[in-house]
Amino acid sequence: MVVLSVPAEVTVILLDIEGTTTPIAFVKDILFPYVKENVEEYLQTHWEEEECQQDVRLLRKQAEEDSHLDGAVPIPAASGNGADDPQWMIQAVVDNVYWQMSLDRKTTALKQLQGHMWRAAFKAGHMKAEFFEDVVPAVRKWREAGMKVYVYSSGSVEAQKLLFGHSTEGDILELVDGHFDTKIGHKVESESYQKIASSIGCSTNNILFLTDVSREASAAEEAGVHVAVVVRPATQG
Ligand SMILES: CSCCC(=O)C(=O)COP(=O)(O)O
Ligand SMILES: [Mg+2]
Repeated sequence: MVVLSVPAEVTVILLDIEGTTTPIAFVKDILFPYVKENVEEYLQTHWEEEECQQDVRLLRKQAEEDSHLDGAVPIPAASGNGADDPQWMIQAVVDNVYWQMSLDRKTTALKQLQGHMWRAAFKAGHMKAEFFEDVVPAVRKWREAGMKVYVYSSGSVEAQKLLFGHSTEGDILELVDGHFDTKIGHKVESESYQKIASSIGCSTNNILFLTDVSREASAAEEAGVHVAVVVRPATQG
């Protein structure tokens, strides 16, 4: 067990999820395969719904931005070239999602669709999020010491709330003061941490960010945030 020393000026703990609060294996072996196995059926079932169409629009916009990338999979505009055929469009979206997931991309568009897909599985009780056993005790201690606890993950805010609300530790959502995702900026960009600080209403040096990814730690540090790089046992990955 490692004792984390928290600098005196820190009033906010900012937590990454995958590899920090939650085993990478849960994300890679349960959450992501669920999306790959169910994305086509999900699109077939929900295609006519506004939320699904919003997800498709965001994925299409992302696909346009990605068009210069090697192997990028386009999503045609909703008219012309046979694209009005839903089956043709659904296949393009499925192929795009598979391509993005093969690269473990953290785009807002992909994360939004994934979150919407996980919602049904969590709410039906088919999935429970795993948390490392030290997470809940540590969060409780920080809160008892008067600190605020926020989450910053590439997973959408909606998905984060699903994980904390449906976990092996029960519903632990009330332990979190707020959530940030890539809508505020990417985790490897230092401005994201400045924006988080101003959204919380504190200085960057009042925040301690815990993450397993050194590029994220460097970006946070560049913004003046305190960082702790979390190392989890390889078996819990
Ligand atoms: C609600 S987190 C689901 C996992 C996920 O989609 C992800 O990309 C994890 O990213 P993190 O920034 O938590 O490492
Ligand atoms: Mg992580």
